[in-house]
Order: sequence, then C-alpha cells, then structure tokens
Amino acid sequence: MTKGYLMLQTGEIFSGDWIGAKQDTTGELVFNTSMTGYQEMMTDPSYTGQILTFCYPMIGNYGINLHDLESSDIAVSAVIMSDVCEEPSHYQSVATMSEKLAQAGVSGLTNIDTRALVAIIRKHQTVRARIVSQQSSTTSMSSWKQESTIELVRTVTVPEYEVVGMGDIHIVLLDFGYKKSIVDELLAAQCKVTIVPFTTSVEEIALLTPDGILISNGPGDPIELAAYFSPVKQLSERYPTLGICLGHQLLALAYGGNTKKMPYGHRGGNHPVKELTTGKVTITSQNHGYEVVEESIDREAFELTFRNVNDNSVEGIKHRSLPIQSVQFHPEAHPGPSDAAYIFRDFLQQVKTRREQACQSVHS
Ligand SMILES: NC(=O)CC[C@H](N)C(=O)O
Repeated sequence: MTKGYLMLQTGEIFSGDWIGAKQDTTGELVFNTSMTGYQEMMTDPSYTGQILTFCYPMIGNYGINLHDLESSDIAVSAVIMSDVCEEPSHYQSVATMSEKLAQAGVSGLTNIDTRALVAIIRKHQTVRARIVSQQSSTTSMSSWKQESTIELVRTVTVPEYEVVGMGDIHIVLLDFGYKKSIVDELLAAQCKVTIVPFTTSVEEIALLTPDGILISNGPGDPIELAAYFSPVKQLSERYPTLGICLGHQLLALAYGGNTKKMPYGHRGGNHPVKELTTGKVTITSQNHGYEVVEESIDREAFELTFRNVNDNSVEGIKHRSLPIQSVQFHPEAHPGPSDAAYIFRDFLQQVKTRREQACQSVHS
C-alpha cells in the first residue's frame, strides 16, 4: 500500500496507508463518534472543506450502497480511519470504501491511530491538517488556507430550482447544502418541495407562494453568511419557518444573536438534548462546530426550547409570537436516531394552521 502522511498544523505527523484518490488535501480536522453511518457522514454537505476522522475503529464493513447518500457526491475533503474493511458484507453493497473514494477523487488514510488523533483535536480544539504523499517541513502557511464559507456553500447549493413531490403543502427549502433526508422527511409528509439556491431573493421566493420555509444545514462559519441574515429574517417574518443546524444559526444571527466556534464541536449519533418545557431528553444526531451564544438571544422575542445535556449549549429556539423555530441538532437523523423526527411534524402543523387561518380570512 502507498504510504500517506497526515500533517497537523499543530506539528504532529501521522503516517498511514493511502486509500482512494492519491491527492494532497487540506482541511479542518474533525471527528465523528457514530458507530455506523459512515456513508451518510461522508456525503453530508455540511462536512465540505473538512477532513473527517471516524472514531469507530472499523470502517467499510457493510460497503457503500445506493440508498444512504445524503447528497450526490462525497462532501468531505478526506477521511481518516483506524482500519478499513475491503471485503464488505451487505446485500445492497455496490462498492468498497476504497473504490468509492477513488471514484469520487477523495483521499483517505487508514492504519492511523485515531484515538491519539482525537486526543490532539480535543486538546487544541481547532486543528487544520494536510494529507500528503511526502513529509515536508517546508509547508508554507498559504497552503493551510481555509476557503471562505461563501465559497464552500456555492459548491454545494443547487444551481437552480429543483421541485420534488406533488403534495398539497408547498415548502421552499433554502439550500445552503441540504441533506437528502430532510427532503425525504418532507416528502413522507406529503409535501411538495422547491429547493432553491441560497442566493434566491425574498421576492423570488414569494413568487413561488410557499406555505412554509425550511432553512437548511450547511458548511462553514455562519457569521460569514451575513449577507443572508436579512433575507432569512424577512422570510421567517412572512412564512412559518424551520431552521436546521446552519439554518438555526442563521435565524439566531438574523434576529441579532451571535454564534461562536465550539471547542471541538458535536459530531455523533448520541447527543442528548433536553426539551425545556417538558424536561424530556431526546437522543439526537449532530454535526456542528459552531453554536448560538445563549446571552445573545433576544429573550423577549425568542424562548430557548432545547439544551445539550452534556455541555448546556443552546440546541433550539422558538419565536414567542411567530411560527419560527430552529434546532441545532438533526431531526432528519441519518446517521443516528430519528427520535427527534417530531420536529418536522410540529413545523408542518404550524404550516397547516397558518394556511387554514389564511383561508378563513379570505372567506370571511
Ligand atoms: N450541519 C450543519 O449545518 C453545520 C453548521 C455549521 N457549519 C457548523 O459547523 O456549526
């Protein structure tokens, strides 16, 4: 096997065996603790620009199938694992991990001590890294460069409107890098979904006469999307709105709140969040490196709905008088538990209620 090296900005170098495309790659090094779901993770557009370390020791044992893709491409810049399984066993498998990475032009390193690597990320919190074929100490600072969030989002948003489903309720999905499972949830609830590029204006969206708006997940630092705070606010003032992950962060920012980088983020399939009105704890799927700053939330306009049980961070907010809610976790799951799927039901109930009110006011 060809040797490959993972060079960290903090100075450590790990040597491993190179799988997939043999291409030098740079990105922020992050880790996910889920035991399964490597395919969903690799294709989640929120990972764009990041090098993903799998904490679970063996990756690839059920192969790659055609059903668990969260987007059409592999989104991560590269993957790091302890042990790759090259002989998958699953009736739906169409490729091995290495074959898929090679097809997609994405690099991977295996036989890496991922436990040591995760300890370094936890210690230094934000670590950029490079996968290279030759160790070199002359790596110039410019090669560690990070793409802007706008650049990252541009690579994953739909190029033009896409309409899916023929249901009665029309949801416009403002696409910063949506996961397919979000659309699947809406389609399962008999919606028609129009997926629009994140640059679509409020006026253009109004022409589509939506019943509700969903602001998607996506890569990067939400603060860099400041140009979109005002449209997000205007849309949420007009239509029932649900924000998921990046969408949650953008809603908080649009209403004057703030976000900050977390020590090393929440990425995994078992993050407990507490619903503050009921005290009920739900186990959620998560993938984020930023959080909404609690003190920055306008508490006259918004109430806090969810908190992370491990670190108390904000996991959800809800407007006190308008039908606007957002969650930091992923109610669509994939990977991870679907215990929070009721968030979609609540949102669609608000959408229906608003539509019935509108019909009644026309007829009275
Ligand atoms: N899944 C997401 O939407 C991630 C949001 C944002 N990029 C973060 O890391 O916090």
